[in-house]
Order: sequence, then structure tokens, then C-alpha cells
Amino acid sequence: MAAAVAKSLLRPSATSADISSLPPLSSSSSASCLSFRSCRSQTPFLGVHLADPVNPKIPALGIRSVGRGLRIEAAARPTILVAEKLGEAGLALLREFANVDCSYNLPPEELCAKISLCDALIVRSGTKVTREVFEASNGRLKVVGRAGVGIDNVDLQAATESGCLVVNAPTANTVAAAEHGIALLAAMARNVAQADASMKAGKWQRNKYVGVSLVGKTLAVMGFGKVGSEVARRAKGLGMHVIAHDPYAPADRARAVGVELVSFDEAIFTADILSLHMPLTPTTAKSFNDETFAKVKKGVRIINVARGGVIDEDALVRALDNGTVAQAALDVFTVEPPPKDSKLMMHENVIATPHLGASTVEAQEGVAVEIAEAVIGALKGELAATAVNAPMVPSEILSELSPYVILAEKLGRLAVQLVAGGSGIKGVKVVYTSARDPDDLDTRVLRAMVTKGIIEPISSVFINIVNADYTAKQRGLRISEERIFLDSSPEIPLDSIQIHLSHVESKFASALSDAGDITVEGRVKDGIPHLTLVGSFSVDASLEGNVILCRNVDQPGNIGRVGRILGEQNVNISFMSVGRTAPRKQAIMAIGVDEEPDKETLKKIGEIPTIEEFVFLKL
Ligand SMILES: NC(=O)C1=CN([C@@H]2O[C@H](COP(=O)(O)OP(=O)(O)OC[C@H]3O[C@@H](n4cnc5c(N)ncnc54)[C@H](O)[C@@H]3O)[C@@H](O)[C@H]2O)C=CC1
Ligand SMILES: O=C(O)C(=O)COP(=O)(O)O
Repeated sequence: MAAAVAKSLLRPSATSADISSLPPLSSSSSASCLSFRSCRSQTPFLGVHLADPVNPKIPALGIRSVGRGLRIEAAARPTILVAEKLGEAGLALLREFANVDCSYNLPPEELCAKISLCDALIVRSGTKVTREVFEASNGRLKVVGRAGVGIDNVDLQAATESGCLVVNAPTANTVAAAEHGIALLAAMARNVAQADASMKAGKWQRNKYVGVSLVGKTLAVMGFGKVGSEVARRAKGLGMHVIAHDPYAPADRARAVGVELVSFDEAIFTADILSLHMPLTPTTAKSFNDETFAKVKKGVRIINVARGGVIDEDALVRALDNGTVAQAALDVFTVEPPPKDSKLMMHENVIATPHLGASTVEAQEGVAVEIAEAVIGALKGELAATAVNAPMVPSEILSELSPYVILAEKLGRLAVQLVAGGSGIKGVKVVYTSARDPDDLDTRVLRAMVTKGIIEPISSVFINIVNADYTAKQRGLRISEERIFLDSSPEIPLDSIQIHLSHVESKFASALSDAGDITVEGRVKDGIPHLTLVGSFSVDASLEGNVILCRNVDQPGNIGRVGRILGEQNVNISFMSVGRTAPRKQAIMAIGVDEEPDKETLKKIGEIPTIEEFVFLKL
């Protein structure tokens, strides 16, 4: 397989450029440490290429080894543009390997002008690496390194389309972000920022700035990942009662820290202080809104060191104005920097810092080294453990597996949505039924896509074949694979894929097999992925758009009742499939819908007397 990958490589490297042809440094650049040595020949790559998992035309990531008696091409030095301030230890590593251009805070047009002369770009959260940047690179840019966790400032789709690898540094700033959360917690409780400002204005206001104590208070950590668990550990040291909400965190990890995992509602009902540490995803976006604030304990305090977008900022201003939220401490904002007249930032009960969570000397040295090593490794053509968009499968294998790749991801996505909130997933078993000899069926990409389907809807992490196993392991997710041999033609790579999630509760009890696992199975029919089994029920539904699964007693009229409710709301049904144990016994209806039904419509479906349970799933 590795040899096959190596064969499928490489497009020609962009031509080299002389230092004199680089656009001038921006007047706003805070530093310039251009250190070119060999400027004539800059075709440095061993060849880094990306493959889109569903578009085999995009070549695979790999290494161009030397041809007959040829030298490895890495003799020439690549050019790396460092667009935001990076720790010296990382810069030193980069300079040993490449020509390094530190041009900080470039306006977008200057970044675009420079980028066609650079092989790698390193940024933090302040630089938007847009589609325009990839287009302007004319294919020369091979690696973008994000010196930190969140990659919401990099257009990953555009990066993948242009064959550019994106790597990040996910661990080195965890403690810094957690410490900043604790700093904001203490500063907020004791009005440190407001009291300091008052003293500097010549006042001595001892009565105005009476604070609240932390000991004995309940802190709800929302998002019990790397940063959240470090915050929890520290808050316990302050004598706080710590609970956490994270639908996907394993309970034993929480138990090890002495923290109880609770539902979202329990967390917001009971917390004196909420500390946000979840990623910004479509599910978490604006999850702290008017509806949420209506449920919180009056006078709750909120800390946000995650992403501004998880809070509806206008709703937070209203909640601060009416006293529902007593205070907020914010490091991150929907728009950064926020407008100077932002009501939220200027609110007297808000303390704010300019996205400083990762900004300690130690963390910045750590991320600088972490990202420098990842970028250098990628430029050498090595696999990066922290790659976020780099599938690595030869195009011929990809083209054969491509419908199964989609099937694997959709089954994973479907299975995770069947898990009841609060029951963390630990064990995933993927069963392939195939007539192929195991050596002729490379399941890495399928396993990666199952992992992607399971993790991506609940995380900010982007999964591909490079980082799937790494990410699953980091999250305590054990993915095992099993093959069932089918005595038929090996021309077809796979007959079916089954996913079993063990030791979890389901929000749709019918999805549980006799063994008690959430079980879903799919097949490819005429090139289209189909769902063929849910729990013990056989169904046949194409895995496209959205699906409503209903369990009902098999009797006339059910389809019509559901269809009428959907029709009244102008929700278009794309397909219908019924699977039943026996006539007039239990049945499952799978109904494909083009539009997402609103809550009221779903409620009406749930109220049909013969419908015993139902679930709405987004594919
Ligand atoms: N302010 C700053 O400078 C920094 C901010 N961050 C941000 O902090 C956040 C957390 O980072 P890490 O802990 O490194 O990430 P992580 O991926 O280790 O943890 C995120 C956790 O959130 C959980 N989660 C997902 N959806 C959820 C939901 N709907 N409700 C509750 N929990 C949910 C996940 O299961 C996971 O355990 C990210 O948004 C990251 O970008 C990270 C470092 C510095
Ligand atoms: O790592 C993250 O997600 C951060 O938010 C840190 O951002 P920064 O590198 O300080 O711009």
C-alpha cells in the first residue's frame, strides 16, 4: 500500500523565486526576520499531496522518492511565511530547515501577494486563511500550520481542494487556556478589573467592590475536553463543587477528576458559575441564548475562553441588563476584535481580555515547537499526527471505495445521533462483510470515515485518515474491526458495513440490538449508500438528506398520518421504507425528508397514538 501511495504522487513544484521578487514587508509588520540562504532553487518538496476522500481525482498525500539514480529534491530550501508572532524556539527550528519570512499582521492583499512565493504558512487565530489565499498561492503553498487548537480561521475545504495540508498544535496551550479561565474566574468574583480601573481613576471604593466567594460554589464546566478537564481540576483545588456537561465525554474520565457529568439542563439549572470549553460547531453555535438564560439560576456568572460564537452576544447583554446573569468574563468574541462600541464588552458587569487564553510565554514556546515540527515534517512528506485535512489513499483505491467511504461516514454520523445525551461512547465495532481476502481490502479509510462520522458532529476536530486513529485514541474511543467472509464475487469490495456502539443508551430504543448495542448497517446499491438495518429491524432507506425513524405498531394508516403532518408543514418526503418483525407486529418506518421539520411538527408526529418512539437524524 505504501508503495502504491508513493507511486501516485506529485504534481510539479512551483518554480522558485528570488528574495528580491518578494513583495515588500507591510508597514504594519511588527517584525521581519527574512533569512534566505539559497534563493535560486526553491523546489523543496519530497511531495505533499492531499486526496479528498470523496474526490479521488485529487491526488494522495505522499512522498516523491527519487527516480532512477536521482537525488532527493529536498536539497533546496523551502520558504515559510510566519504571519503571526511565534515563539523563538519554533522559529529556530524552522530556520534550520527553511528560509523564514516573519511578516506579522499582513493585510489580506499583502498576504495574497506574498503567498505564491511560499511553501508553508504559519498563523495563529488572527489571520484569515481564505480561499483567496489558496488561489493566490497558485499551487505553491503546501502546508498551513495553525500554532494553536482552533482552525476556524482556515478555509479547510479550499485548502484540501488546492492540495494544501493543514496541521495544528492541539496540546501545547491547554494548560494556558485553563489557567486563563481560572484567572478570569477569580478576577470576576472579586471585581479585580473594575476595582483596578477605579483606583487608577483616583477612587477608593471599598463598598462598591464587595465580591463573592468561590469556595462551596457550583462550577459547571461545559465541554469536558482537554481545557475543560484542566479547569475542573483547578477549580476543585479552590474548594468548588464541580459538575460538567459533555455529552461525549466518558464518565470514568470525569470520575477520575472527581467530577459528575450531568445533562445540559441540570448544569444550567444548578450552576453558580458556568465555564465554557466546548468547540464552536453547528450544535454549539449560540447555544447560550435567550432560551438558555431563561433557565439559569438567577445571578449566574459566565466565563468564556472557548469561542465567542457559542454565546448569542445580544442575548447575553439582555441577561446582564436584567440581572439574570450577574457577571461575565470573556476572552473570545463572535467578531475579533469586537467593535469598539460593543455593548457587551463595555458592560460594567463584564470583564474582557483580547483572546489571551493561549498567550503565556511557555504555551507560545510550546505551540511554536509543536507547529514547527509538524510543518517541517509535512514539508518532508512525513505523515503528521496533527494533520486536519490529509487523507492518504491512492486514487485507484479511493475510486473503488468511494461509495463505501460515504456509507461509512454516514453510518457513523447516524449511529452517534442515536446515542442518548450523557452516555459517553467508548467502544465502536465496525464489521465488514466482504468476499475479498483481507489483504485486498484496505479498511483504513473506511475506519477513518466511521470515526469522522462519529466524532465530527460533536467536536471541532476535523478527522481524516491521518488523524482518525490518533483522535479516537485521545478521546478514549476504541474502534475495533471485524471481517465476515462472504462466499461470493470478490469483484465487489464490500457487501455491507455494520457499526455497533457498545455500553451506551439510545434515544431510540429500537436501535439496540439483542446484544444491547446500538447497531446500524448499510450497503451500497447502484452506487448509492443505503441504510439496511437499525437494531434488529431490516429497512431500506437511501442515506441522503434527513431521516425520521419511527417505531410503530404495524397497522394501516401510519404512513398517511405522518405524511399528512409533514405535508401540512410543506416538508417534502424523499423516500419511505418500512421494516417489520412480522405483519401487524412492531415496525420501523424510515422516512427521508428534504427539509428539517420544526419542533412543533416533530411533536405532532410523536403524538400519533400508534407511534411508540421516533427520532430525527441529520445525515
Ligand atoms: N481562548 C483561547 O486562547 C483558547 C481557546 N481554546 C478553545 O477552547 C475550546 C476547547 O479546546 P480543547 O479543550 O483543546 O478541545 P477538546 O476537543 O479537547 O474539548 C472539547 C470538548 O467539548 C465537548 N463537546 C462537544 N460538543 C459539546 C456540546 N454540545 N456540549 C458540551 N460539550 C461538548 C467534546 O466532547 C470535547 O470533550 C475550543 O473551542 C478551543 O478552540 C483552546 C485553547 C486556547
Ligand atoms: O488555540 C486556540 O484555539 C486559541 O484560541 C488560541 O489562539 P491564538 O493562537 O492565541 O491566536
